[in-house]
Formats: sequence, C-alpha cells, structure tokens
Amino acid sequence: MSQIIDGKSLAAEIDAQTMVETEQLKQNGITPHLVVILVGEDGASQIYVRNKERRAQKLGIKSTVIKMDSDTTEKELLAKIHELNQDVDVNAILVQMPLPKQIDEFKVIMAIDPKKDADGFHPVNVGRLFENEIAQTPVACTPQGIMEMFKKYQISLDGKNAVVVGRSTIVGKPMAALLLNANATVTVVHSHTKDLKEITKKADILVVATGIAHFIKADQVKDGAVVIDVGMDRDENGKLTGDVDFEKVQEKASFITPVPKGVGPMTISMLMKQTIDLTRWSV
Ligand SMILES: Nc1nc2c(c(=O)[nH]1)N[C@@H](CN(C=O)c1ccc(C(=O)N[C@@H](CCC(=O)O)C(=O)O)cc1)CN2
Repeated sequence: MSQIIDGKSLAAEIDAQTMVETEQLKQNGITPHLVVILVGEDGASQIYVRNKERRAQKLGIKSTVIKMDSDTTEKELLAKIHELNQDVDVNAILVQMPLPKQIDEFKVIMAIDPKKDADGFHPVNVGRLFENEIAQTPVACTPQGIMEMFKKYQISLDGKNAVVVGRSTIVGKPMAALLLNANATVTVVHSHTKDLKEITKKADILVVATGIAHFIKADQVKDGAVVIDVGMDRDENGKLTGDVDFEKVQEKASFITPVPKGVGPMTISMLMKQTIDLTRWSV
C-alpha cells in the first residue's frame, strides 16, 4: 500500500511562508501585484481564476482580474498585455489557459514580459529552465509544485528512471526539464508513443498529465513507483477524478497523489510564491 502525498497540507505550508514574505515586502513599501486575464466564459477557468484571486487576497497580495469577452480579438488581448508590461505597479501577469480558438496561445505567451511572466511559459524562461539556469527565472507552477512534493516527502530523483506521460507546455515539457535538472533519466511519452506500457512499467517516478480519466492502470506501473497524477478529469458520474486508476495503482505504488487534493492545490500556491519572487527580483 502506498503513502498518499497530501498536496493540500503542503500547499498550506507554502502559503504560510508566502504570507510572511509578502508582509516583509509590504514593510519595505512594496505591495506585490498579480494581474490575471480571463478571456471568455469557460466554467473551469472561471473557478480557477476566482480561486487565484481569493488566495492572493488571503496572503496579502494585490490581485486584479481582467475579464475579457469570448469574442476578444488577439490584437485586443496583446494590446492589454503590452499595457500591463509597461505598468510599473504590476509585478506578475498571467493569462488563464485555454484561450478561445481565435487567439494564438503562443503569441500571447510571447507578448508577456519575461520578467512579469507569472506562469513561466515565455520561451526565454523555458530556455533558461532547459539550460538549468533557473536563478531568478519563473518556472511553470504545476511542475514546480510537484518538485516541492518530492522534496517534502524526501523522494530522491538522482539516477532514477522518470517517465512523464504528456508533453504540454503547462506540465509535460517543464516537468521533464526539472527532472532532468535533478539528475533523473527522463523519458517523455505521448499519444504517438509505441509500446507506452513497456516504458511506464520501467518508471521509478511516473508523472501523468494526459487529461484522460484513468489512463494509467495498475499493470502499467512498476512495484514501488512514485506516481504523480496531474489529471483533472470527470468520471461517468461527473465526479472529479485523475489520469490514474487510483484505487488499483495505490496497491502497487510507494507514493501516490490523489485527485483532488494532490497536485491541484500546489499550482495556485506556487503561483503565489512566484508572484512574490517576481516582485523581489524586480527591485
Ligand atoms: N495560465 C495557466 N492556465 C492554466 C494553468 C496554469 O498553470 N496556468 N493550469 C490549469 C488550471 N489551474 C490553474 O490555472 C488549476 C487547476 C486545478 C487546481 C486545483 O486546485 N484543483 C483541485 C480541484 C479543484 C476542483 O474541485 O475542480 C484539486 O486537484 O484538488 C488549481 C489550478 C489550466 N490552465
């Protein structure tokens, strides 16, 4: 039976530290300011943005949410980002993903000043991450949160066989870079990978981010593996579930994250921490 990694408690610990650091900045006359842009009406995105705003307020971080209509043009969104880039009162900018189909996500990411890039998605920051030059560099929040979990639970990565299932900008690619930087041997598998099961079965560390409910079954997992589930899916009854068949896989894994209360809560905590970091690096 595996040990369950408690993302909710760890997120609360990180928040407590962020609150202290926010207060210290404020005592020096600096109020960290995060701006989140939400384009359109996506239900899940509205919840995530509301949660970001509430968390920022709770920690003493100034938060502004800019809501733009679902028919916003790419040009209008880029103009808004340029305005925020110039605003000295703004330390961190995040555009909630996904965006409506008329807007090119890469152009939007490119438009954000790398020094105000709350998500760490800008190619300058991604490049620094892949070069393992991460001092004063924002890094994607979900993979950063997963690295905090490894640290907290003393899960060593050096020389381990790590497999990342999924190659997204938000999770898969930055996760692979962070694991590589931690001296793991990293394989990234995706929808075109042949014999995926043969590869996942060899993983000491398995990070799953496919967006497909219960994609990873127990027979694809090595005994004693550390299994990190980034999924946020709905089962046939509409209940929130992960990319991993938790009930069966927990009998094989040494550590496993649940959904909910695993990786998810870490994402917003790391965003808050990163807002403070960006603020500090800018002064
Ligand atoms: N610009 C970005 N867009 C998106 C990101 C991101 O990091 N940057 N990540 C996701 C959504 N996301 C934050 O934006 C996010 C997802 C899930 C959670 C979370 O706390 N999940 C809870 C369950 C919540 C629920 O009940 O629905 C959990 O797992 O316990 C936080 C943030 C896509 N877009």
